[in-house]
Amino acid sequence: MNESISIRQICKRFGDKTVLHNIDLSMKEGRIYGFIGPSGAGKTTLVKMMVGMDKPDRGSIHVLNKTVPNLHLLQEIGYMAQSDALYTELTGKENLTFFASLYKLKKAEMKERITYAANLVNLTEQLSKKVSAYSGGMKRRLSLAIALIQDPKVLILDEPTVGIDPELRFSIWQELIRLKAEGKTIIVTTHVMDEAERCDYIAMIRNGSIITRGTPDELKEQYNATSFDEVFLNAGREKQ
Ligand SMILES: Nc1ncnc2c1ncn2[C@@H]1O[C@H](COP(=O)(O)OP(=O)(O)OP(=O)(O)O)[C@@H](O)[C@H]1O
Repeated sequence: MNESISIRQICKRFGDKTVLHNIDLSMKEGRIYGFIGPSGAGKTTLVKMMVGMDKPDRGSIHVLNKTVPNLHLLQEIGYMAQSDALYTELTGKENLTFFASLYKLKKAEMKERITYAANLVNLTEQLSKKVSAYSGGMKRRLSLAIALIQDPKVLILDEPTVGIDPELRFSIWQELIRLKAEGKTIIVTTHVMDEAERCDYIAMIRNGSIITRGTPDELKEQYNATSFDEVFLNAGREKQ
């Protein structure tokens, strides 16, 4: 499997606070990577750098063999931020059409992608409603549909299932697993431990450092834990 993302010695400070400290990580296509860690650990800062929205003070990031930031990479990276960046005075469909029009998609392909993405997040029936009338969960689902709209090779999803009911969360995970089988690289930040277990590889981040990493089974063994909640608690305790 090819390496699709390479993070080398990333450091970042905000004022006098070190938010990321010497992060090294290599990710391959066809896998789901989970970044887990307590609030404020640095997960969002790290994924923003992978998208090119923030700059490290030191170190480098390569995505699909290109140095980040790179305008061409926008076509290849689907990013779902933690806060929804939607046009609330437009309908769901108008939002999807707008974001789809930013990418190199032919008209028929664009229509197909909008149908696929809306269906995936169960919003097909609500597409003609203005986003201002959407619930919080519906907005999250629309943001996820937008992240997928251009059929990107790399998907970076910052807490994608917050506010999404268990049934839909399950079907979204089914789809993420199908997408990884197509060769996509998927990165998910999460606080939900059963989601962490569905990832192929976990990086546990605390106070800006990766405190441990491995497959869910490796981590359970390493921390002598039966559940992932236990791994999380034991790994945290060890580092205090
Ligand atoms: N633009 C900024 N200016 C100053 N400090 C910032 C900025 N962005 C993030 N931080 C700080 O960096 C640290 C890491 O934040 P980050 O959002 O990356 O954490 P996180 O792990 O994603 O947390 P959560 O799970 O709550 O989303 C926090 O202490 C936060 O306050």
